[in-house]
Amino acid sequence: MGELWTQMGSLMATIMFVYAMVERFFPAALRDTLQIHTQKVVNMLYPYVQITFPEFSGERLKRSEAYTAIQTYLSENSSQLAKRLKADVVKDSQNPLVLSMDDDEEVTDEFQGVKLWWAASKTASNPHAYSFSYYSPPDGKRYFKLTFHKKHRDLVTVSYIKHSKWSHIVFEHPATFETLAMEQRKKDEIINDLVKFRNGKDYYAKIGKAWKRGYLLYGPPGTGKSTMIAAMANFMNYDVYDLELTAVKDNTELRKLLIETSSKAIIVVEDIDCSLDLTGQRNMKRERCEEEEPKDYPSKKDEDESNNKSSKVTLSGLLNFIDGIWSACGGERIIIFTTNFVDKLDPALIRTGRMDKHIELSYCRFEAFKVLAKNYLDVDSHHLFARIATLLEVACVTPADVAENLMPKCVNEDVETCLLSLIQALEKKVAEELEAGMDEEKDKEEPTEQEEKNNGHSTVEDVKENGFML
Ligand SMILES: Nc1ncnc2c1ncn2[C@@H]1O[C@H](COP(=O)(O)OP(=O)(O)OP(=O)(O)O)[C@@H](O)[C@H]1O
Ligand SMILES: [Mg+2]
Repeated sequence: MGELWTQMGSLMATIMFVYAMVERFFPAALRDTLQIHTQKVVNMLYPYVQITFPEFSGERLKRSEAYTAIQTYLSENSSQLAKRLKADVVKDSQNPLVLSMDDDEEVTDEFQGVKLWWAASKTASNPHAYSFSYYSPPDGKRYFKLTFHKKHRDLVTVSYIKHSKWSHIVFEHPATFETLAMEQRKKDEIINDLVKFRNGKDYYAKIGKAWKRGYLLYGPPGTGKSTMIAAMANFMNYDVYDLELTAVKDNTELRKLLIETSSKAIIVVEDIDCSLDLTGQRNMKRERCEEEEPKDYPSKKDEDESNNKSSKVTLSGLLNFIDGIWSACGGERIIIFTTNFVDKLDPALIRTGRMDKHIELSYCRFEAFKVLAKNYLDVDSHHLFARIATLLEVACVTPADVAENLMPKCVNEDVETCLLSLIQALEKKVAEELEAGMDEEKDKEEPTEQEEKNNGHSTVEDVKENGFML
């Protein structure tokens, strides 16, 4: 009997051991295989596509920008449709209570007749998972899930994800204030202005003004307006929002877009005079802008035409955008307008307080040339500089023109050859200007025609006289 019990005992132990081994290894492996095959079958039969946007992503588990953008986008829809909402208090905001979808809530959205489902969810909590993470809360990972029929995959991934919100690309323009061809005095003035703005939170609060600053950059094409915006953005390290007004449907859409900007934002409207009917003279302006454009750019013109037809952003809408309460919603906002025709803008748009600082970008003078020579040829001085300095006193050439001539055309082109090619171009330009001046003398009876020809571009005299405007 005793022997039987011993055998039973060892049999039981063996069974327990085998069971433990099976339990430990096989079920997991089997479950995985089973899961993979089940998923395959489901994928074949399930006609929907799901995209997940986790709140925290990347190696350092930073808060995902896509998640934030979706949250903002859905907060409008969801606060009307979802039954369970979550209220968040946003510090420094005019409207401190923000409603968003609660976890496990689902809302339906429609885009171009296609139905889509958004769900806010959370993975099961794991109290230990993030105990060392600064970024993520310990109560599970939140995410949004977008579900739609697979036949609409292209529409959703190409158009819907982008619609009514900013498309996001990494800003990688290499321009800095150091490489910007401009007088050092002007550069320092702009840098100081930016620094004062960046550190001015308390000051703006004290004087009761929204923390924002408007810059108007004006000057002929190729003088570095866009380059300066890039330098400003790199210096401030803010997000840059390039606002193409002609593509914005109306003032409401403009407002929506601005609400979606981040709290450290540079909002850029390039060629403001060509964008919209801001003064009630759209046709006149647009004709002029079109004249400026080379004849071989029909596509841009056509595009503007069709966009303009549908765009109903008005001057007052734009002024509201500058002054509006959105800009006071806790954050530093810089608004930059650029134009080639500053005189033609509506005074209401550029009055002090809206566009706080007017910066003229003008033709290339010797100091600016030296920056370009350093950038392009890595030289600080050269015996040909004296000749170039004299020519730049009289020639109306933009930094873009100078840069083009300084760029070596082939690998074995040396500094001297590049500088000589610039001198040649400058001499040609001066000769042309002299010739044009003589023609002007002849046509003195028709001064208005010449004014039209200049069309807001500074002449050599203008630039010398006005220089940098505050
Ligand atoms: N001040 C500058 N400093 C350095 N590079 C410049 C400067 N101005 C122009 N450039 C060079 O010329 C090119 C054109 O300049 P940019 O696009 O900034 O001109 P813009 O004033 O914005 O012209 P547009 O009015 O046509 O938009 C730039 O890519 C840059 O290489
Ligand atoms: Mg530009």
